[in-house]
Amino acid sequence: MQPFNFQVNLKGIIDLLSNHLYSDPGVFVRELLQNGVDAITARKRLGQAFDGEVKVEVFSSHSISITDNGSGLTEEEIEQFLARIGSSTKREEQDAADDYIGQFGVGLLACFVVSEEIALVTRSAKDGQALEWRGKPDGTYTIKKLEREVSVGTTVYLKAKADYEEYFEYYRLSGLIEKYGQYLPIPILLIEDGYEQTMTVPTPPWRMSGEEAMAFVEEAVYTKPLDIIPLESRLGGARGIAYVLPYGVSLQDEKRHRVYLKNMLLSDKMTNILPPWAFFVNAIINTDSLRPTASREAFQENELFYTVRDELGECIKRYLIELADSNAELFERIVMIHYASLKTMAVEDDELYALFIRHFRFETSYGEMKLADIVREHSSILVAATLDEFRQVARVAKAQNLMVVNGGYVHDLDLMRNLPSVLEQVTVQVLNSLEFASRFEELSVVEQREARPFLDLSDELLGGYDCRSLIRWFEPADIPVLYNTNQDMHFFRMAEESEREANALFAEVVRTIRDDMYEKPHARLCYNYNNPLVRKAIESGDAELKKASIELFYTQALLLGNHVLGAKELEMMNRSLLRFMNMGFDAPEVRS
Ligand SMILES: Nc1ncnc2c1ncn2[C@@H]1O[C@H](COP(=O)(O)OP(=O)(O)OP(=O)(O)O)[C@@H](O)[C@H]1O
Repeated sequence: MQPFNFQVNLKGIIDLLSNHLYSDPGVFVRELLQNGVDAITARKRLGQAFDGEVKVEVFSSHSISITDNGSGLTEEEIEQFLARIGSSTKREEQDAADDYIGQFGVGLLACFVVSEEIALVTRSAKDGQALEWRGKPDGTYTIKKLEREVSVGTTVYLKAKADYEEYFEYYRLSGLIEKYGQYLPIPILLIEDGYEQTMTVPTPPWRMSGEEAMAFVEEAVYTKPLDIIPLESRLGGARGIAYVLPYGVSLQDEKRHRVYLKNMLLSDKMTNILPPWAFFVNAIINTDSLRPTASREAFQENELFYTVRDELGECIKRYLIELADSNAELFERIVMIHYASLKTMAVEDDELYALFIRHFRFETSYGEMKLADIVREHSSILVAATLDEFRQVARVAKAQNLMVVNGGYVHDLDLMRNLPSVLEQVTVQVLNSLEFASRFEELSVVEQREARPFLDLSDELLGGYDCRSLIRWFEPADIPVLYNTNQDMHFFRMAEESEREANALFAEVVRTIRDDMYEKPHARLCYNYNNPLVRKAIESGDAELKKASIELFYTQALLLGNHVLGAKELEMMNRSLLRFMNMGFDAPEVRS
């Protein structure tokens, strides 16, 4: 069967490509510079000796011209490549594809965003005929032979549409040329009223020495980076610098790496050219062989892209490993400022874990400490899995000479649990907060017998709150009770409260979530036999007073642990407080 060709509505396609492919109207400058540079490459490939150059000239009445002394186009080439959307010389010459920046055959259409017509005058390096081509966004074009003298190369003329005149003004054009083309290997000149300015700079950042790059970054971002990391990939031909930021950055902050393809800016806000853990650096990278998307604002995320990304990540890793040896002071500063990023790296990579772990700081029952100092004094370490559990035990733990590390912050639990893999003499145990109080000193048989009725009363009063009572001797003496729970009590209590106050439907929703996600929490209330008030409560013969003190010990412990008090617990606290106030006012010395 004879296959048919799709019918194309040319106007629709041109509109689609020119107005919707690119995010910024200014990209026409990039596309024209790129065509000029590619044409110069093409002429050099013909074996002709000349100094390549691209000139952008600004005229009054918002018109510009872009002239290159590249290959130019023959009439046949105009018909084949210029007048045919999607055709590109740069794809035809297969072996040369790597030399050119363009490849899709749509770049010129970006000019239709800002101009109603593209006029192009050209003389091919292959034959002598000067030609003029004029194209319109409705898909029509004309070709005319010119009799006048024209040098080899091409000039494109554009006149601004009413809404885009500012793009054709000197200051705006110079900003766009600098943004996209300042590192191109061919001189780009900007001319107005005979005044000529060279827009290209001789050395791009990825060819600078460490000191040059440092000064360059400092001038560009107004802050001195901590250091410059050279980046290079074997595959994909990537080369660049990563500068270490001198301030901490949040994991959520979007990265903005500046990426060039064959020296032409591709994007100044690329997020993923480095691995996600590398958020303590910003990078400027040039690559030769990654493939751009058609809009030329990102790379195609193919296998090569991820290989390059891994290789660049490896450069950062190697740098840190060497730095630890060569400049311990700077290494230490980087770790201090960027611990969040480096902790993520260490969790994922054994080699880096071994390198960093001693330098990381953790919150401990002795205050914030560097791991090297923690293990110097403690070979047995307890890690609290949540911040809540850490807070429950921190103060008491210190008084018992117990080293408890807060594993509640991102990665800290994993980092601590891994510790014996690099420090064999250290044992690390995850804290079981319910069992924590049983580490304290037991009472003698006599003391236990004496405290028994008090504990029984406590169990009786608090049994309805899933709380069991015990008694031990521990430091510090000024803490009467220690309240420990094995669950996220905040959530559970809040859920119970909401359920009580909500309408039937919502209460059911809360109950389902709560029962599905959380096992009912248990708690332990450990009285401190070392505390004088607890002793008085045990020894008191007044049953009412005993009861009120248990209720107050319990509710106070909840408050101190930042737990939400239920309605019944609030009532309990009020009742016992009022009772003590009354007793105070009724005391003989107050009455008199
Ligand atoms: N200044 C120029 N000198 C010589 N040939 C040119 C010039 N500008 C455009 N051309 C020709 O026109 C073709 C189409 O150009 P266009 O900018 O649309 O696409 P491209 O550069 O090939 O690819 P891309 O869409 O990736 O930019 C080119 O392949 C080239 O053959």
